Amino acid sequence: MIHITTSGESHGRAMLATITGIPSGLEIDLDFINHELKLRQSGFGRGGRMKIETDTADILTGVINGKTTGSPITIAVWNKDWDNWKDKKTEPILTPRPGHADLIGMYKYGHLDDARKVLERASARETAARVAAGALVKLFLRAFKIDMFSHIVNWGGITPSRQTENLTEIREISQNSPFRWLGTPSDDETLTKLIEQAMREGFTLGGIIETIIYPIPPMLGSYQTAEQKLDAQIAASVLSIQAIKGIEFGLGFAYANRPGKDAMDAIYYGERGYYRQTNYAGGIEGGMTNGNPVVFRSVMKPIPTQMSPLETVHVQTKEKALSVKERSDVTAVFAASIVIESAVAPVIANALMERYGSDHMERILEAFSRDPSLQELGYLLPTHRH
Ligand SMILES: Cc1cc2nc3c(=O)[nH]c(=O)nc-3n(C[C@H](O)[C@H](O)[C@H](O)COP(=O)(O)O)c2cc1C
Ligand SMILES: C=C(O[C@@H]1CC(C(=O)O)=C[C@@H](OP(=O)(O)O)[C@H]1O)C(=O)O
Repeated sequence: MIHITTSGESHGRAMLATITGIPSGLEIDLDFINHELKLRQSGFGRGGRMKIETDTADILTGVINGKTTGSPITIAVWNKDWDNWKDKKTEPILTPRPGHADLIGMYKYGHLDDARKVLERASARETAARVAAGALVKLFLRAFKIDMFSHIVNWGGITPSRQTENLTEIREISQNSPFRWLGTPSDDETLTKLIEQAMREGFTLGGIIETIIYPIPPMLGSYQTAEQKLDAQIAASVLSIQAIKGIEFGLGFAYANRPGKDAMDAIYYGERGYYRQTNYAGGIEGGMTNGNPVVFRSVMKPIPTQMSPLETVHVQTKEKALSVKERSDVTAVFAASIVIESAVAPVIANALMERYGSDHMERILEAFSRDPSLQELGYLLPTHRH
């Protein structure tokens, strides 16, 4: 079972990820991992820090001659900003930011002298390590032709005016659109103006990201126990990301507006096995993938640090105060879309290994290619898929 632990402080030496449970024999494509790290730094609206860092993965353990050995893997993403911070005398932060971990973190860990000790770890800089690890797990998924891509369906309240059900098009915009959305040039301009206004006036923006996992084999996850339910596991991984506040699968909250007859995916059988004509369920029924694309949407709240500060309290004097102004992103919805994929990748990989084994790539691939139910359930085996 893959397990990822990250460590590191935002302005410390490095963000680290330790990954256990990756099978042996997985070929490491470092360019792919570094490309994912670059994407995580992208998107209009990021703050000054992104101009300092050029995140790359330094794989310290667990990989020999470009392949995993089955041993724990450690990846370091070195913080360039460390050079600027290591001898820096910083002012203590005593006016906690609403929406960040500052206030409760100060009390919980006894850091009433300075919220900096809280924010150093609460910071979403942590997601650099998570994305490095998640990209490595995506390489595992790629060996089974499982693909994952995201696009933004609401950014700061603006929804792109184009719509499509075409997965090839969505996959393509997720790779090439500078806003990772289906927006027209006019939508791009409206959003650019909004983000520029936010930068000028000191407010921040959130958004909604739709993630699609397809192709994905059926029968991943289980209805047997709460822990095995795949939708629950995906939700937990997504909600563990800084500033992500909600997730919905398939029709999601729109289920409430429909009678059951218009909310289930009727079952058919044809030459290629079972199939559906709709995907209201978002590809998961009874905690298991049903072979349809897994589709879920995650909402990101606006970034809590505001350049037009919010009302707060000075923790020592208990006087009214304004929240601290820290260098910060104005919006990071694009970056969050990459983080979401990284957080979910291990969930899918673990469900796959639960069914097909977990020690060695060749054996897992062999067990996978011999699974007779896959075809009957309408899933095309990787060699026949194109
Ligand atoms: C990619 C990414 C970048 C973020 N950048 C910032 C930032 O620059 N400033 C900030 O205050 N919060 C930022 N956040 C959000 C905070 O880290 C988060 O709101 C905070 O840790 C409190 O956690 P919560 O919102 O999950 O309750 C970012 C989140 C993500 C996913
Ligand atoms: C450093 C990253 O994000 C950071 C997330 C973050 C926060 O509070 O979450 C605060 C900012 O940190 P800094 O004070 O160094 O500018 C962001 O830049 C990153 O994504 O790599």
